[in-house]
Amino acid sequence: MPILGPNQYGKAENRVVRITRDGATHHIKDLNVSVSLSGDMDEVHLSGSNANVLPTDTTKNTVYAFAKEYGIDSAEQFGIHLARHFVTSQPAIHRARIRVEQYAWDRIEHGGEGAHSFVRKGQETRLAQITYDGSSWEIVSGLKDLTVMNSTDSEFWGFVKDKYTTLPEAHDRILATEVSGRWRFNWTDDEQPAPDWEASYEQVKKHLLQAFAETYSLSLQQTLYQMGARIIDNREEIDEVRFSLPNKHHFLVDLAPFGLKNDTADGAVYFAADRPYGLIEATVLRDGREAKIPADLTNL
Ligand SMILES: O=c1[nH]c(=O)c2[nH]c(=O)[nH]c2[nH]1
Repeated sequence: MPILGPNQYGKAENRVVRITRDGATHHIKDLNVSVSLSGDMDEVHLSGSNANVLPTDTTKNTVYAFAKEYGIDSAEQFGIHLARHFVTSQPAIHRARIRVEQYAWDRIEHGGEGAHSFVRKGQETRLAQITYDGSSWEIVSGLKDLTVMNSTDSEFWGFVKDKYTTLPEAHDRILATEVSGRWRFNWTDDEQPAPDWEASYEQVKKHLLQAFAETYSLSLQQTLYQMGARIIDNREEIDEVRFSLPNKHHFLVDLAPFGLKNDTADGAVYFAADRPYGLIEATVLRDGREAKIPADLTNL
């Protein structure tokens, strides 16, 4: 009979976000936690007996419950706590390996109220497309992978409800997106002075971030329009802005089965879902100008 070699199991990539509130100043801990356990697991492989198997689903629940109950001081401390728990509470588990990725966030500087707006470190990829037909230029600049989050000041309610609607109305939710945007310059003619491309890029990015941070959002669509409008209003060199904004959903984890209350108050724990995601896309134009940026940004 072939021999079973080294083996391990667990739930990988548990995306856990914890928001603590210090008055109007919020703090984020954003982790990707992978649990891998090993021990007396011959039977489950050889005969299919699950008698020694703590479900991977339970390991996931433990990650979220520990985040709620004990908080997240550091990736190391959180991982130590989890690993110790699995090894000491389960006789069949002799080794636990916890891997943690931690995503860092900077605050978005803006003039509005509160401190609950963040931009993920690592930041964006800048884009440019230049087209010239021998007489006329079309310059479209942009960015992708600029991840931002508001940990409050976002609601979504009053929407259509049909027999398939289950989404509860939200009066305080996380709003997070990975901004993909393109903007078209009205400079087309070599005879005219060209914009300062570097300064323009920095200013567009600043305006879209500040609009994201300062908009009290009733929908991501409303936030998108505000971001575009802020650019059109402040940057005369730009006539058109298009955004493609995935709604990076964060769901409050149901911790009631473990006797833990988890609401949006201080210390809320969220499951950061990666898919499916809402995808909100629109163009914002200077009055009287035409939309030229393709609807599908990947074709740009
Ligand atoms: O901001 C949002 N816009 C939507 O159109 C939508 N639809 C949905 O399920 N959640 C949200 N959120």
